[in-house]
Amino acid sequence: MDDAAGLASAAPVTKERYRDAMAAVAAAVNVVTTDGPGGRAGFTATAVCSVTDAPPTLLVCVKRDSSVGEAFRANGALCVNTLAPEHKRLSNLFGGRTPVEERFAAATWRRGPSGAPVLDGALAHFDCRIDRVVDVGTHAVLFCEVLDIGVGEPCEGLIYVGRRYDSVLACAAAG
Ligand SMILES: NC(=O)c1ccc[n+]([C@@H]2O[C@H](COP(=O)([O-])OP(=O)(O)OC[C@H]3O[C@@H](n4cnc5c(N)ncnc54)[C@H](O)[C@@H]3O)[C@@H](O)[C@H]2O)c1
Ligand SMILES: Cc1cc2c(cc1C)N(C[C@H](O)[C@H](O)[C@H](O)COP(=O)(O)O)c1[nH]c(=O)[nH]c(=O)c1N2
Repeated sequence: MDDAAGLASAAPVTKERYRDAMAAVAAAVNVVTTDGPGGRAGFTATAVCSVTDAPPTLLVCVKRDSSVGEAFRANGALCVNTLAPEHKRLSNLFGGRTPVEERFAAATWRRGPSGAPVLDGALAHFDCRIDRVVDVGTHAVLFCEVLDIGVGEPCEGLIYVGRRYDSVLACAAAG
């Protein structure tokens, strides 16, 4: 039966149905890092998206009640490290309840211009200044101006789809 607006009535969009549908959407896997006065922190994120290329801007969504959120706000800087298939274990470490030192001990890092850790061997990295934070429901959306970019050697990217990891060809054009 159609409602007054002419739209077919549908089952309510519950959190569970929303998550089930989102589970069907493939996403690149990133470890997002920060360092500075608020301390070193990092977490695994699939909620990362390019916003505009002028000025180069991306967004990252972070759960507001996560242990890491405050460090990002305090430091005002972050690096999005896009993972290759060999980083599956790293993704699980940064996505679980692992202490921060144990997360970082599992890989080699250097410091980007923003001060945030840059992952050796990442498919690509985007070093950023956090320009704006917008709270939406359970998450904070961090709008980030990209200060520095690196494109790595790996030609395959790590993706997360159907609640599991997979890999995809991802030879990025160096610029
Ligand atoms: N955006 C996010 O915060 C996000 C994204 C992916 C996974 N995760 C977390 O990783 C764990 C494993 O995830 P899963 O994919 O195996 O199973 P799941 O059923 O928890 O999630 C299915 C999909 O729903 C989306 N999603 C999950 N939690 C969300 C949240 N709090 N806010 C917005 N979107 C969300 C993601 O696209 C995810 O891949 C869960 O604890 C999940 O909360 C969080
Ligand atoms: C594949 C995958 C993808 C995501 C996540 C997990 C995994 C396994 N997590 C969850 C996030 O990484 C987790 O909560 C961190 O451990 C940070 O929180 P704590 O430090 O544990 O509180 C997550 N969290 C978030 O806020 N935004 C996101 O986009 C994602 N994406």
